[in-house]
Amino acid sequence: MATENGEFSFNSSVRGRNGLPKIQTHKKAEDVETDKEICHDDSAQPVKAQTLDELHSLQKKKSAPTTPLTATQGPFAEEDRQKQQLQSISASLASLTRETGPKVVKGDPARTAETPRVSAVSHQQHHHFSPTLNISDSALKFTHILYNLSPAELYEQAIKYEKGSFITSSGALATLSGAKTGRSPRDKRVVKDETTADDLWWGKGSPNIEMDEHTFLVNRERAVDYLCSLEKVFVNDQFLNWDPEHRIKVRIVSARAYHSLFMHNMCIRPTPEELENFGTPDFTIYNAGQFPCNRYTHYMTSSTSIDLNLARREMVILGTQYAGEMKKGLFGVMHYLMPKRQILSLHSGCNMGKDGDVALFFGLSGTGKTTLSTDHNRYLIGDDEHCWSDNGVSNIEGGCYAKCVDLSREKEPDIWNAIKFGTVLENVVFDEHTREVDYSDKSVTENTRAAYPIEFIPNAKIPCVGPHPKNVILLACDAFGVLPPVSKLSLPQTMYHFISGYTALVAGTEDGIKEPTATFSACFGAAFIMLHPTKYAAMLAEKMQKHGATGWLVNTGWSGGSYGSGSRIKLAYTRKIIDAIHSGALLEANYTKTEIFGLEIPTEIEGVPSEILDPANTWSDKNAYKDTLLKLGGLFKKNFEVFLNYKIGADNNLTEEILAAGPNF
Ligand SMILES: Nc1ncnc2c1ncn2[C@@H]1O[C@H](COP(=O)(O)OP(=O)(O)OP(=O)(O)O)[C@@H](O)[C@H]1O
Ligand SMILES: O=C([O-])CC(=O)C(=O)O
Ligand SMILES: [Ca+2]
Ligand SMILES: [Mn+2]
Repeated sequence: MATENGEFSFNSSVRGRNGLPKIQTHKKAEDVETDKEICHDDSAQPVKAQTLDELHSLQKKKSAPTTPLTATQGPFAEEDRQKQQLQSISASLASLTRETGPKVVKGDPARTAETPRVSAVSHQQHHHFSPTLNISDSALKFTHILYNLSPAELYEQAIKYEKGSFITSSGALATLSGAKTGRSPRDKRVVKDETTADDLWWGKGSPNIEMDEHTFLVNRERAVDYLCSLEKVFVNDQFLNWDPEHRIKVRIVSARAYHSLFMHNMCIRPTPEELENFGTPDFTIYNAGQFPCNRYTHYMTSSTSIDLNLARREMVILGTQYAGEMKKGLFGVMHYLMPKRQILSLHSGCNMGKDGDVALFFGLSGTGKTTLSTDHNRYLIGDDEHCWSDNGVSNIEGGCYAKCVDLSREKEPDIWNAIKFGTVLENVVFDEHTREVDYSDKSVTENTRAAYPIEFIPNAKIPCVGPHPKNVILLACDAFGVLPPVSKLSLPQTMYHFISGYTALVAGTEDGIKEPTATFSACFGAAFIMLHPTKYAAMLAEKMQKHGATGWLVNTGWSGGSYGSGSRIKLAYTRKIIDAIHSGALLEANYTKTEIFGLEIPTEIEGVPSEILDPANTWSDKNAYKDTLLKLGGLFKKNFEVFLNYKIGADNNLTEEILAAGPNF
């Protein structure tokens, strides 16, 4: 209150001499009139509730029905639509032997006070048995469906019901993936039937371990029975591929809020309208990861099995809760479906400059796809999975999955800032009181991860599509320290290195690997491809040629010696190298050719010490360098032997050139 001389003070008119407000004991005349009997101590309106339950019911309002109903739809259209949706979910969860789906109802079983908006439905196939013959206890119970919940709802579910779920100081949801903290490639099986026997890549080097249809059904039944036995399951209906012409509808049924939030972040999130018209999914994942497979079942070699049935368009996960299995499982499906449509699927990151120049970043796990495609000066199209079609490039996913080990705000600011409310943080260690995450702590695993929606990166390009790539960057984390930090590749060299897919696998992402070892993984992602590597290589060659893209090999690994004696190339230098590729400056540089691998290396790059550009300079022991170079060259040659009898594309010359583009000695 302002006093006469303009100074501000507290209400002095009711203050006593000691400065404390006086208690008014006498009502003024006007108060007595409006206020009959009760003595009030507040001026605000009282809440319009008689009981606490009533009060709580005021807190939440019903979500608005999504799209307005059109005139042709009757008053019950919304209810019908919801019923159809539930019927479709019950059909997804149907036991194949009992031929019925569970009774499903929407909503959280813990909220008993809430009556479901749609009555329970179940799915029943037409069959000749009398229904009573099929009745079992499981057919009498309800399964609650938590359908496309929001991140806030999933946080609450996780924190209430899943041990190991916590909110970190930046608002992310920290969680544990259980005993498995990486993928289990040796437990990934694919049904071999008449079609896939011919279509897919089988045998030595292939990731596709065969299983028969019957065994798949045994595991499917096990997963479905497990999921239906639960009080509630999470269902996500989402999309893959930002190219609208080639979008795939996926349904993920899972038992954990962690899995549902992970997929919410990683797949493309439908708008409310798209969700209403979702219909039947093109592909379904049954994630029963908490429940093991039965080792007495044919083909099972551990308690984990990730089973893909392309004919049924289904995947079953038993015995691993590592969420990356779902992400990469769907990637495998895309590696089958897209090439059938002449679209190349790629294990690559992708970004675009201000002028529309697109770069692809290929590389195995931990080589820098996410780190280097997340670039403050460029638009991020995606960090891990893309398609290259006649329309250009499109991201398959709606989110990013970044490694967090040793993450720092200074080196990777955009990723650091993306770890906020909504982000799933897997297997990190944090302070029990402040909830500050210690990214250097590898107590749970090296393979700590953050999964966030792509729009958490400020310069994400939405929709995540772009024109044809100008640069194709092959990343290798060379633990031997003999590959140059950057080399310019001819088309046959690009193909040779693409098919070889060399890196030193960084610890942790695949279960059981504890320190870097040289690895060859065709197409920089043999664990995910479905067809023979030469099929993808031929498509890549054709597209690069047609659109005039330049290939580069970038070593994000060791310099000055092998793992143990040298050190990893500074991220700041790699970023400068990548900048020079994007700007076109590196195309103009002077080049010299290396021995053995015959790689073209630049003599100068702005911001990078010239002496590191040729690894021969950085090793103090020149003999050790030469020996190591020969050793790696030998490993490349040996690895390539299995491809010697294959033809790559229609052009015989290209095949010859590719074979000649490897190390020469
Ligand atoms: N010179 C460098 N270039 C790139 N990354 C580097 C470099 N030095 C260290 N790193 C670290 O290497 C890791 C690269 O991991 P990144 O998440 O980019 O892998 P990725 O290729 O996306 O693998 P995945 O397919 O498993 O997601 C990051 O932790 C990054 O900080
Ligand atoms: O799939 C995972 O667990 C992480 C990943 O991106 C890869 O390994 O390529
Ligand atoms: Ca990544
Ligand atoms: Mn990946």
